Amino acid sequence: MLNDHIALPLNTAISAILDDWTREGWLRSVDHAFTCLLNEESGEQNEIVLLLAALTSQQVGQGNICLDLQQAVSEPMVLWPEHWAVEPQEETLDTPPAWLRQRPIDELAAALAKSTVVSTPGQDEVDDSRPLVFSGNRLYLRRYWRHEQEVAEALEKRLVAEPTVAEGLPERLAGLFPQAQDQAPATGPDWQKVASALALHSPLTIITGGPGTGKTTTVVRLLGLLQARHLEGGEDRALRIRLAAPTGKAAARLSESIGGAVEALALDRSVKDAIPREATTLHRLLGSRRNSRFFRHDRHNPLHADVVVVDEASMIDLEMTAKLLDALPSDCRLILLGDKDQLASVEAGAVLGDLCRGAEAGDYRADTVAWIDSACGEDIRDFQADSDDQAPAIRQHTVMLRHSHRFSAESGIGGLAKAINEGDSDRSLDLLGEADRDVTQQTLKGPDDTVVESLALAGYRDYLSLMEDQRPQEHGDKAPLDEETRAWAKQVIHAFSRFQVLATVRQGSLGVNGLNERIARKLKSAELVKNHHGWYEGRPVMMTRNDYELGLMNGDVGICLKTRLEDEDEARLRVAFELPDGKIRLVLPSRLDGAESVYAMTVHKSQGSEFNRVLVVLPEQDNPILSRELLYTAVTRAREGVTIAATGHALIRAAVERQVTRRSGLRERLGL
Ligand SMILES: Nc1ncnc2c1ncn2[C@@H]1O[C@H](COP(=O)(O)OP(=O)(O)OP(=O)(O)O)[C@@H](O)[C@H]1O
Repeated sequence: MLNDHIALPLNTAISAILDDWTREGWLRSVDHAFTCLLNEESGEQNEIVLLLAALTSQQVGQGNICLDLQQAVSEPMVLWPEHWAVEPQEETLDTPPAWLRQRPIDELAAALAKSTVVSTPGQDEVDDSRPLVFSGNRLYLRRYWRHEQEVAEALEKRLVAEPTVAEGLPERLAGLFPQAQDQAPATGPDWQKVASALALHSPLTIITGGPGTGKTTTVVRLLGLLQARHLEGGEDRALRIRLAAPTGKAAARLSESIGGAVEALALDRSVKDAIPREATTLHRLLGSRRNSRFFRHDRHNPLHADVVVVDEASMIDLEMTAKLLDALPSDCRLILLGDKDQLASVEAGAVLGDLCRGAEAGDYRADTVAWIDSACGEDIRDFQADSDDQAPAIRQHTVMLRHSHRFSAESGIGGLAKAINEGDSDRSLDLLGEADRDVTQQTLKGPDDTVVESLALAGYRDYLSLMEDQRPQEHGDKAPLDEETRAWAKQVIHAFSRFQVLATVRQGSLGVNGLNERIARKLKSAELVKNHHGWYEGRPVMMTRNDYELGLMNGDVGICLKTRLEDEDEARLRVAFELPDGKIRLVLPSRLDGAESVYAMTVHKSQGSEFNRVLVVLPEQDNPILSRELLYTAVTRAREGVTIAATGHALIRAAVERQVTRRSGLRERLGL
């Protein structure tokens, strides 16, 4: 048993453990460096405090907001990737879980409570000189504790409701949401209508739902209603509505679907014209500044907006959520849209997932049920909590859309997505095994099975053929008109975006890097492209960083094309990107920093994008990254067809059965 009064010099026992854990890959070097700094700058010598600090930092690297001590001690293996599952043996190195298992939580808590590098809210002030915060058995890096606190406080301020039903509201909602226009279930509430009614009622609304459940359609109708009501109120200016999404791709997709939905609104032209068609990225909305994690807009310089809609909210990490909430004026409505079951952001925190976990149940209070009845006549009593005390306030602002208008829950992509989501591996495999479906499984003989390249070739042949067939003609010895070149480039980009290979890992022949190489070679040998390395016509690339000068964002995809502009004597290779406003930007390859081939992309990178068909390639061996959320996200990128290529059923089964939960204290703070 450790004695926390003994001040151990870091260069001996603790240092040895830190070195071992880092060498074994259990800590990142940044976690190691942070811990050493803690010792050097603050003089902290206690083994428990230092090693817990290292593990907390490591947990942030895993996407968690904090180290949950209770869980760390009682079920340490849950907190770390499975490759740490080495049972400690006498005289062998302690794994972090083994180290934790030997220490009762009281001992850990006592050491933290005494430490001068740890603040304990409730006991002392959280001050900026202490890098760690210990709260409710959770250990945080101070920055993340603050973000969590800011998010919880800002959300709580928004958990209020406007008390009255405006005159004529039921009729208006009925007008905007006529009886189901397609095969929507005749029974059960019209959740789209419920979502709009709730949103009209409060400054914060969260609308979650799987692909094609009508989130965008709902929000457009809601915006129409808000704007119409506002303009009729005799205001001298329209509501300032801003639309945003976490990535450029997601923003472009939102812009695309909003345009059509606004036109379809049964409202006056003046109202439609007062609804924006273009979405921007969250970074642009908040005004990102080069080399700074601060934004131009914050509480001191809030956004000029009355309504902010953020799509693909599952991709927003905790820090970004804090910044967004900080920049909103207090009277601005916030509407978050997203699919709670998708992968969380790469950065720490899964705010939408945290807020919406369990949202299926509804958990509405009696007054919410009554409000919905009076505002739109929908009966949500089946989703009422047993008592108001058990109904968290945030649930009164949350609606889950349940019916996919894109695909039915019984078949194909919809059925597979549902089975994966429910962790039902047998059903997932059954669906993949059935003939005549839009979802199929391809069993690979091994990691180098060439069927992968053949499937990719079949998917990519179209855009490469179109690139050749539709190439703009030169006019005599004159170049084609620039607008012809750009129109062609746009066609090629759109054709490319119909199919995508998705990989779950980067390394290995079934990882992104290996697949890019293999597919490029295959296309070259099929003479669809002229080269398979360097820059060549037909090469699709993805930006891996933001380039503000070029207006290109991390994740933007472009295609390398041979183009001759009007004032040029000969053709040059340029990479064509479609910007969010639909314009084509042509960029010389030498201007692009950090662009990678994108025949295959990671599932993480594909979030916010959709393709007609996807080929999902699983790695050769099971890997902790393979999870239900990952597979669900991959499968729901497809509109028409999915093939999952794997070396066996076991991998698919393992992925469906593994669930990822990010640790944070947000749910507890919000009474969830
Ligand atoms: N109530 C409805 N009745 C009939 N069709 C609908 C209804 N709501 C939405 N749709 C249609 O369903 C499709 C998907 O809707 P929408 O784009 O709003 O869903 P979404 O949840 O935003 O989808 P995703 O986020 O997956 O793109 C659209 O074609 C839309 O017109």
